[in-house]
Amino acid sequence: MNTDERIERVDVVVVGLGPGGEYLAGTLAEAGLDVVGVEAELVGGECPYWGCVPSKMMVRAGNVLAEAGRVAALAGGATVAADWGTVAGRISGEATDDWNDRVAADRLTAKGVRLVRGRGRLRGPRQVTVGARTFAARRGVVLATGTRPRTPAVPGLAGTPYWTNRDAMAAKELPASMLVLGGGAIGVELAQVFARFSCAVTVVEGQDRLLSQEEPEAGELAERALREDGVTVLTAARVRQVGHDGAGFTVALESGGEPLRAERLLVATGRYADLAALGVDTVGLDPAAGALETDGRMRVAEGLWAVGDVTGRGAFTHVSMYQAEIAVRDLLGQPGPDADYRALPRVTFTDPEIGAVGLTERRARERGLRVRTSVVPLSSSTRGWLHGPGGEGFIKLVEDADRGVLVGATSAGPAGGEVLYGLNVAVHAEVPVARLRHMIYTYPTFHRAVESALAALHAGPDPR
Ligand SMILES: Cc1cc2nc3c(=O)[nH]c(=O)nc-3n(C[C@H](O)[C@H](O)[C@H](O)COP(=O)(O)OP(=O)(O)OC[C@H]3O[C@@H](n4cnc5c(N)ncnc54)[C@H](O)[C@@H]3O)c2cc1C
Ligand SMILES: NC(=O)c1ccc[n+]([C@@H]2O[C@H](COP(=O)([O-])OP(=O)(O)OC[C@H]3O[C@@H](n4cnc5c(N)ncnc54)[C@H](O)[C@@H]3O)[C@@H](O)[C@H]2O)c1
Repeated sequence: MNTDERIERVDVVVVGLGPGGEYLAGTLAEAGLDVVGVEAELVGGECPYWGCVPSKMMVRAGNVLAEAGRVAALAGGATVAADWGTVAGRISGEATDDWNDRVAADRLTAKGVRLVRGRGRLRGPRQVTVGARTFAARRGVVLATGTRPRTPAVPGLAGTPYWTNRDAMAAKELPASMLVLGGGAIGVELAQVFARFSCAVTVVEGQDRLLSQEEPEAGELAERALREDGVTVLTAARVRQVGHDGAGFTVALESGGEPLRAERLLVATGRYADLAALGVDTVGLDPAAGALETDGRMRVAEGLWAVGDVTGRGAFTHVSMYQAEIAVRDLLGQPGPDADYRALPRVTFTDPEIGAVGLTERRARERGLRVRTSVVPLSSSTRGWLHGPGGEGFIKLVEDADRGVLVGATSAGPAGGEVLYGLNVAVHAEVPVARLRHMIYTYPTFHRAVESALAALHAGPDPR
């Protein structure tokens, strides 16, 4: 048989069916294209099975416990018996269908997508192999393959039964003690939840603060909140050696002292895209690059698009979906704006929540902007004060003083992620600060603190 005869011709091949790929494949199929969707694991990807959804179910459970703990100060008394089994049951039953993607797969194929189970790999321009099958895509190939946990090169770590986010999300029981390597989004969210369920947690972060990509005030607040929940936080801490003796882990730090000990070790030190496994070299791209660089329409090369974590523009479900929408338009030849990341929002779902959009003060200065900033605590607002325990937070604004618009903001507090919305609009639409200052802000909301922060912007020192 001629090799060419085995090639299956389609309009589009989507490799990876996480939030971005699933949306994109389904939308293109509904538009009438012949679409093959390739998935190596579960249709839906990391977010619904091992990421956002189960972790936010955990966060919700931890927050309820914390609120119950605040009853004494506000409303009398409450007796609570925390039970991880309830959380684990909700995750396996309601969220993940016991890590079964039948419903998601059926939903996708009902839209007309041909689902091919297996690991896809590029085989030159517009071609993808999956096992023994080869697909040739007339319009092109979309890579939406996400990322995997990055394991740091710490002596002794490889070969130990350390946890990644996947083990944590599937945990039917919590260990009595846990070391968390990495104080980024995963590390702080899970450390707080586990501590609230009586696990003795220590976070080991290499940088000098938690959430090091965000404003320093955000890291300081996260650290205070974690400590209040009983978490031990070690920053600027370098791990020299990891050991496991069958029963538990030891972690020796470069700074010396007794090794840290715990039943479990969670590695949450960032993620990477495995471009070599995708065969990007067959289309002339560098497999060692950390991410696939795209243009504003999500094109990587002729006949090749990429969306989601693999593009390195922010590992968030909303970025993946946003990019997927743009790629859909481009593949269908429809007009619309290019990708614009100026107002990229993100929320770390600790209690208090830490929302941020656009540039931090440091990044704005690195870009050479003349910057004006202000920070106001939520406690200075009526709502922050009357909320009482659990009401800590702040608003920080970063203004491009020459243009008189916000280029970044942080909103931390009990509803920090929701308050962020208004700031997101302001940064995205470049609403002049002068107009924002003369808006009416509802009393007594948390977001009224934005009004105070705007007033403080111009009361402070001259921009520099
Ligand atoms: C613990 C945790 C909590 C998170 N919380 C949040 C949150 O609250 N909010 C938020 O916005 N984001 C959150 N994220 C990030 C979010 O999960 C990701 O940004 C999102 O899932 C990325 O979507 P994606 O479309 O890039 O693909 P992914 O969800 O990464 O899925 C990619 C898919 O491609 C498949 N695949 C990979 N290679 C191949 C191949 N060669 N062939 C076939 N299939 C392949 C994989 O099996 C996977 O199903 C969290 C992540 C984690 C780990
Ligand atoms: N709420 C959310 O939106 C949410 C929640 C969880 C995860 N996520 C996404 O998932 C991605 C991955 O999360 P993550 O927490 O693994 O990564 P991250 O990049 O957010 O944080 C990793 C942290 O580990 C630290 N680190 C790296 N190597 C280390 C070492 N050897 N020792 C000690 N510390 C070390 C880094 O300094 C960093 O603070 C995030 O970037 C985020 O985009 C989002």
